[in-house]
Amino acid sequence: MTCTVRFERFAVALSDPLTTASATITRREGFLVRIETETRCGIGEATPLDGWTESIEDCRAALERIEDGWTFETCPSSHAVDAAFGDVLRSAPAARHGLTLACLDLRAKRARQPLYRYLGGREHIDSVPVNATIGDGTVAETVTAAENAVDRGYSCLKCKVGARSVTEDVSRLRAVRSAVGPTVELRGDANGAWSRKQATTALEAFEDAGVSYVEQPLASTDIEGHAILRTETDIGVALDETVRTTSITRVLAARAADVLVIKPMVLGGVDRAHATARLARAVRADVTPVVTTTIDAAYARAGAIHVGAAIPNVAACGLATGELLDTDLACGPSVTRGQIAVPQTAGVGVRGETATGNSVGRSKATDA
Ligand SMILES: O=C(O)CCC(=O)c1ccccc1C(=O)O
Ligand SMILES: [Mg+2]
Repeated sequence: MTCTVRFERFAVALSDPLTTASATITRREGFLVRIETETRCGIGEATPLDGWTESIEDCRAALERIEDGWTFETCPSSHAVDAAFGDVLRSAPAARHGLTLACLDLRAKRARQPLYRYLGGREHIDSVPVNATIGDGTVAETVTAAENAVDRGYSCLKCKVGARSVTEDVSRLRAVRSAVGPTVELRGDANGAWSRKQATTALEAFEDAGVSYVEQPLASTDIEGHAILRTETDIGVALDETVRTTSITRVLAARAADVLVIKPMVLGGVDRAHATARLARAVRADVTPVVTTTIDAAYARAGAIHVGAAIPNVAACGLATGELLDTDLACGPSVTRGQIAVPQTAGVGVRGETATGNSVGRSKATDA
């Protein structure tokens, strides 16, 4: 038996920059990871994001070390990958994500199951509910984006906040609420921008705009602050950045979150993302897992959709990020009436060609 691993660099562009309180994202670069046996090919995607994962250079270095040290004769399990390359992958979550997604794609194909079933999803799931992702902007820009999303069928909107003053953010969300009516779910994401005092002011004012929860109002390390904030208003607190650096058990024990944001690319793989969501549900039934991407290309988005599909009755997830891209590696699952389709073919279920027209992984492409 032979089994090989290869990777190729890619870049995709956003159609409009996505501005948050912590960054503006204009393009995404990463690596497609391809694992091949005599009979099958598995594809994964490693798309690092500054501030969230290792750098693109460190991701490449990790993947190169794995390519050099690869001695598997059959496609390894994620456990075997960790046993062989744990030291390389510990500080390279995006590389681990790409590599283990390729392994899982291949293994799920071999088992003739869509990935979410292979991960342990018990029942057939056609689609997962999703939120539209709305970046920072003026009141008028935010309202236009919100109205467009509702026109396209979304019933849950997540607006980036924290990039301008609390007063302006309050005006933005109030204006969105009056534009979209009472039934649309509104979420905010401050990406850690606020002080405790600003967060209290913001959440109190968001109450009459009917905001359901705010992601990461405070700095990622301020677990106690989030726990206090939860008791001050009826608005939920979601932790995202905190989940990157703090063990889930600690977050749960501190009662610091109503919602946990699960990003497979940041947690180091769909297997870990799924395990994290399951653990959260098992320990605290009242904590809601929400799966999101880091604005990834089609393979990692599909991987994240499978994680969402493997969680029973999952809440609306931040998986509708394909529409933020101008170019992509393949045609990803589509969104209809606020639901994203779950691929049902064996494996990750993305078929197609790279944006450059090369058959995915056919050759080790030169750098973008
Ligand atoms: O959750 C979503 O709607 C999309 C994902 C998203 O907002 C995001 C994308 C890249 C980096 C960080 C974040 C975030 O949730 O903070
Ligand atoms: Mg967030």
